[in-house]
Amino acid sequence: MLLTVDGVTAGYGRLEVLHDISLQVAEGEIVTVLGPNGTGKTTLLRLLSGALHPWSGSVTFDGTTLGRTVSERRAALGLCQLPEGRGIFQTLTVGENLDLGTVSGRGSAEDRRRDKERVLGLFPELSGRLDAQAASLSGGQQQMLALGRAVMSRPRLLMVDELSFGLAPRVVSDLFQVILDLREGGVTFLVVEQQAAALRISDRTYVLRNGRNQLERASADLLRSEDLVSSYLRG
Ligand SMILES: Nc1ncnc2c1ncn2[C@@H]1O[C@H](COP(=O)(O)OP(=O)(O)OP(=O)(O)O)[C@@H](O)[C@H]1O
Repeated sequence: MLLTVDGVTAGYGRLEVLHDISLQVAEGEIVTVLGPNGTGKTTLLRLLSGALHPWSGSVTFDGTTLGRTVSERRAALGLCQLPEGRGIFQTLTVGENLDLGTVSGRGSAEDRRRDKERVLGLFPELSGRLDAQAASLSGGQQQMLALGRAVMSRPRLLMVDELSFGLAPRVVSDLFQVILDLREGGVTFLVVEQQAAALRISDRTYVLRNGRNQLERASADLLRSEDLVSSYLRG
């Protein structure tokens, strides 16, 4: 397994938000974590990226138990997160934002040049706007830039929080296609969503409810039982 979360309990102050959560992600998989508002999905990602630490249980990435490993070290190991709220620098250009993705990145200068070419190939809409200010991009283009920048840091497992939030269905489909292309290129994904759209591209899905594991299924099976999914997502 590339990522194993084993019986993790965690929260803020005295508030326990995640109760005995377990999940696994194999190399090359796209795994979705679905759950209604406030169920602890973002808290789980904070825990995986190192912003929060487990009270009990363990997180293992590629054989390394992470414990209190800081975010920068996790990113260097290849466990990366697309920042909440897209996290791009509005006043910098598209090209500058992409270059920043390599700051914590791995590989040689030549690798990074090739990564940038590959990212621009994935996002033709960005390649024509390298000198444009990030603030001038549409919401969908900003999400593409955030994804492109994350790819520049050569993730092995990329965690994505609410990729589809506030975007038109066509834009979401384009972004999902890029995720599928990146998976072909060897990136593993953990996609956290409040909506069932991500089931279309993922292999397996964990449903969380009130900070607990509720269900784990092949995404294709869940897609066939829409009633079940919508009953869980109502909260
Ligand atoms: N920094 C914080 N301090 C205290 N409590 C928090 C903090 N962040 C989140 N919580 C609480 O933890 C619980 C889970 O929140 P979390 O944001 O992880 O849920 P979520 O499933 O990601 O929901 P959403 O989809 O709305 O982001 C909520 O009850 C929330 O109020």
